[in-house]
Amino acid sequence: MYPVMLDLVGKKVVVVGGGRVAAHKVNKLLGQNAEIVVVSPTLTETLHTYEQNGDIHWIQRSFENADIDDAFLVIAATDDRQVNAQVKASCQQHQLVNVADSPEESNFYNMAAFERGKLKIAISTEGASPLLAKQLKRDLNEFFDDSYGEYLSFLFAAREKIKLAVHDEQLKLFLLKEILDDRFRKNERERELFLLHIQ
Ligand SMILES: C[C@@]1(CC(=O)O)C2=NC(=C\c3[nH]c(c(CCC(=O)O)c3CC(=O)O)Cc3[nH]c(c(CC(=O)O)c3CCC(=O)O)/C=C3\N/C(=C\2)[C@@H](CCC(=O)O)[C@]3(C)CC(=O)O)/[C@H]1CCC(=O)O
Ligand SMILES: NC(=O)c1ccc[n+]([C@@H]2O[C@H](COP(=O)([O-])OP(=O)(O)OC[C@H]3O[C@@H](n4cnc5c(N)ncnc54)[C@H](O)[C@@H]3O)[C@@H](O)[C@H]2O)c1
Repeated sequence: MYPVMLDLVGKKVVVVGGGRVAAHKVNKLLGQNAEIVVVSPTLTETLHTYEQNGDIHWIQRSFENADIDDAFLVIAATDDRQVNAQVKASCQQHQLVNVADSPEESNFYNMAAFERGKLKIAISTEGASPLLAKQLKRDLNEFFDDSYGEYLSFLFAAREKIKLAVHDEQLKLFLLKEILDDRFRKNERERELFLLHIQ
């Protein structure tokens, strides 16, 4: 499978089902500025809170085929195999669909992911072992301490400056490699000095 990052801003995302798994998937979608619609006769307490906060729109009934019209991304997460299969069947080929109880019917999988600012680490075992993905996420979460958040902001700012100010291709590449030195991650003063010197 082919890993990508998706921009969901303003996109309609439909989650069918309002149970534990749906709540987990919705939780990970919050903050993407997508238009999240949950279709389900019932909601967990957490999903109710999201609904009260205006983070999701709740359609309080069983799934109907037209619910996924205009959806960019669809997640079928009911506890009913037939309903999940119906959700998949009602999707068009260009729609992204994840069926929680059927990797075979899904055209994308969710990844175990965490971030430090602009650094996003996402792990997939392609369904072989979601628990291993979870364990690796925890291990890497410890390895990448909080310093990476600010470091990534620095790398972004420095790269933008280098792209604007340095026209010699060799020097540009040298500087882009140089800022990967650990001293820039560990030392704010080094970062400030570097940014001051690139004009
Ligand atoms: C990344 C994560 C994202 C998320 O959902 O957020 C995710 N599953 C997570 C956890 C988790 N899932 C399950 C357990 C119970 C233990 C177990 O069964 O092993 C746990 C552990 C827990 O909950 O602690 C059960 C399960 N999962 C799938 C099936 C269906 C099947 O295998 O047939 C069943 C059986 C359902 C049943 O028994 O009926 C299928 C998928 N789950 C995936 C992703 C995709 C492949 C990911 C990969 O392999 O890398 C894929 C293919 C599709 C998808 O759902 O996208 C999250 C990672 C942890 C994290 O990030 O903390
Ligand atoms: N992919 C994953 O990561 C993963 C992990 C664990 C379990 N699962 C699978 O996910 C599924 C859901 O599990 P759960 O624990 O959330 O179940 P659950 O019982 O907590 O929730 C099921 C939800 O589906 C809703 N629902 C039932 N029929 C519906 C219909 N016709 N239309 C709309 N909504 C309907 C119910 O109202 C309820 O809100 C199960 O098939 C389970 O095997 C997937």
